[in-house]
Amino acid sequence: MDADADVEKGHTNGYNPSEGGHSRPGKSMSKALSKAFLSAGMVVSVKNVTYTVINSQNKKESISLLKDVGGYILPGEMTALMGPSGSGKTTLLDLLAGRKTVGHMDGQIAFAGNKPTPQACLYAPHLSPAPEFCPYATACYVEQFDTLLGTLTVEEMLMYTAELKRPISQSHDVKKAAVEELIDVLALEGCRNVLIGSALSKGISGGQAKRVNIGIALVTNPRVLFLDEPTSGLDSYTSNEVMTVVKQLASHGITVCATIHSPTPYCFNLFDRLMLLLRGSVVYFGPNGKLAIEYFHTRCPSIAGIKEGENEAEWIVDLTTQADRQGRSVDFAAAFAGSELKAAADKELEQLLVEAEEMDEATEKDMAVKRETVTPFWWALKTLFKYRTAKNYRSPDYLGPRVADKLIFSLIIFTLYWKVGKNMNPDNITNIAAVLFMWVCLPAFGAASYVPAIVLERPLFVRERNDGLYRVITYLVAKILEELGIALINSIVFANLVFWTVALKGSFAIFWLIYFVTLSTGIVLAYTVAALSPNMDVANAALPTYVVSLLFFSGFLVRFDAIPNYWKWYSYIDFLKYAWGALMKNQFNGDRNVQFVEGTTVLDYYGLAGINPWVWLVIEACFFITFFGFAFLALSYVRHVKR
Ligand SMILES: Nc1ncnc2c1ncn2[C@@H]1O[C@H](COP(=O)(O)OP(=O)(O)OP(=O)(O)O)[C@@H](O)[C@H]1O
Repeated sequence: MDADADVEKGHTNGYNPSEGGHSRPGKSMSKALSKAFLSAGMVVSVKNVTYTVINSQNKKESISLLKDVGGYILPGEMTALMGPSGSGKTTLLDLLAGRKTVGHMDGQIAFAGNKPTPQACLYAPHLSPAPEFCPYATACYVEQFDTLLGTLTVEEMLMYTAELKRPISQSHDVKKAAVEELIDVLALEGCRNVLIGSALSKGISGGQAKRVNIGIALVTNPRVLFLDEPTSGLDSYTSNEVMTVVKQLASHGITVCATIHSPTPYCFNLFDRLMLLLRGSVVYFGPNGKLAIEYFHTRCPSIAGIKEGENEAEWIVDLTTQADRQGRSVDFAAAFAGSELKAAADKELEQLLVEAEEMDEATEKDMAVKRETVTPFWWALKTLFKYRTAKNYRSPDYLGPRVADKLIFSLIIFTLYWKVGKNMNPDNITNIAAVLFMWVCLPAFGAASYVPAIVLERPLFVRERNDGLYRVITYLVAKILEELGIALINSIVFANLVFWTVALKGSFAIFWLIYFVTLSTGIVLAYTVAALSPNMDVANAALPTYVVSLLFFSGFLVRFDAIPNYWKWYSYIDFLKYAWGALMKNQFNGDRNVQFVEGTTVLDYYGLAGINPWVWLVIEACFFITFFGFAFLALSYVRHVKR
């Protein structure tokens, strides 16, 4: 449903385009927020913040992206972070939200006068007993790019987040009521049952996606809301609509801070306070509106004044950009540093820091939280299954690549090697050994189909981790169990298809289990490679390279005895060697260990006479555990998203 349809239904959130571009929307808001969203905001203060990183153009030197930044964000107000592109807006917002993963910060950032722990800032605290709708989270961050689950509907996405971000002590009905209210407040009623979709399958519109993102942040009723470019990619009508909702939240007491690029005049006028950055320095911090325009008129007489009807936001950004191009950014920063406005702001900041030291009990609790997530492991696992696995299992896009390759190769094997296992003549032994070899190679190669599940989902995973929805181990266990469920059914069906039609010998249980364990090892191997690779290109190159290297040392292409001593170690850590070896022993054990070449039996020839297939099955299972551990470590510690 588009914005027009929302309007038809009366979901305008108070934004009325006929009011013109410059009106302040406060009085025009028709939809009042219920108590559920009446969260008391908190003061966010920034004192002498300098942020330094290693210069990406010259690794030997460091560069300051923010210089001596100071200011405050007040509850009940909407503060804009503005400035030309590259001026440091997102950097400052990331620092405020505790989302910087690199660099060094000097100075002080405080929430209600206190230095936040990362958990206090980003993860929801658990208040017990849980009030009807309490401030579970201190601060929430709405990212510029939408990181939503395309397979869920709008309502499911909000409910999924509510189940993971709100305490389990809270009943389903309470969570549902909160989601209902969000749908109402954010004017999402018309698209509540529409799939979110993805770049390839169109779902909700950009404006609706932005509102869902805001909804996700609001699910826990945060006290501070950070938004990075909340209007980017939206048309002016939708921008105004989205920002009106945000303004409404601020009017009810939440602390709101947003970076904003080219706001419409209407949006710009919604902001109460403005911080303007230029090359990492503050060139204006104070009330938005007339005072800001006057400041620049008096400080920069050489710059053409604002014309009647000109977009104020554009005028301010243009004049600072122009000043920067003329090499005058330092002068602008110095002018502000020496201004009365700055002196007043500093005084106010000191006052706020002193006042805020006396924290109320609720704030103290919020800030003291040490836990990473609100819900326990089992609950998060259950929720991931309920919303994500259930959808995936019904999706042809998900199931197709996981079933099709196994089906195709099984059909090829059973038609190509029909009843081959019956013929134990020496000249047929290689055919049997080859079919067993292919049987273990294919699931290893098929692992490639599991890579996108990690690489393409990375932005969502990072956002959900930052939001404290689950732990890495929960995510990994959920994903692997989801894959193993399909692998189990696949392995039973296709092992039966191949074993009996090819007329293989020995234990079917070993034949099937080896296939299942190889398939499972391939999955965790793919997850490890995906978690280590920065993108799909690297993962697509790395995985086949590794798997092909395993083929050489599996014992079929080159017998173990013939492998040079300096390469034998690799054979020991080749899980395909154990898989194929166990299948060979299973096939040719006992009186089936017929004469082969050079006067030896098959198993002697391949050096497999003395092995126990069950033991090798267990060894192969150890590779599954090892790769699982690697995948966990890689997902936990390898950061491809650096901020
Ligand atoms: N490691 C680094 N080395 C050198 N410069 C860096 C490094 N990291 C970031 N920068 C620079 O820091 C500046 C601030 O980036 P930031 O994303 O905060 O800007 P912004 O004001 O949000 O820009 P935009 O409006 O375009 O999003 C940019 O000019 C960027 O190129």
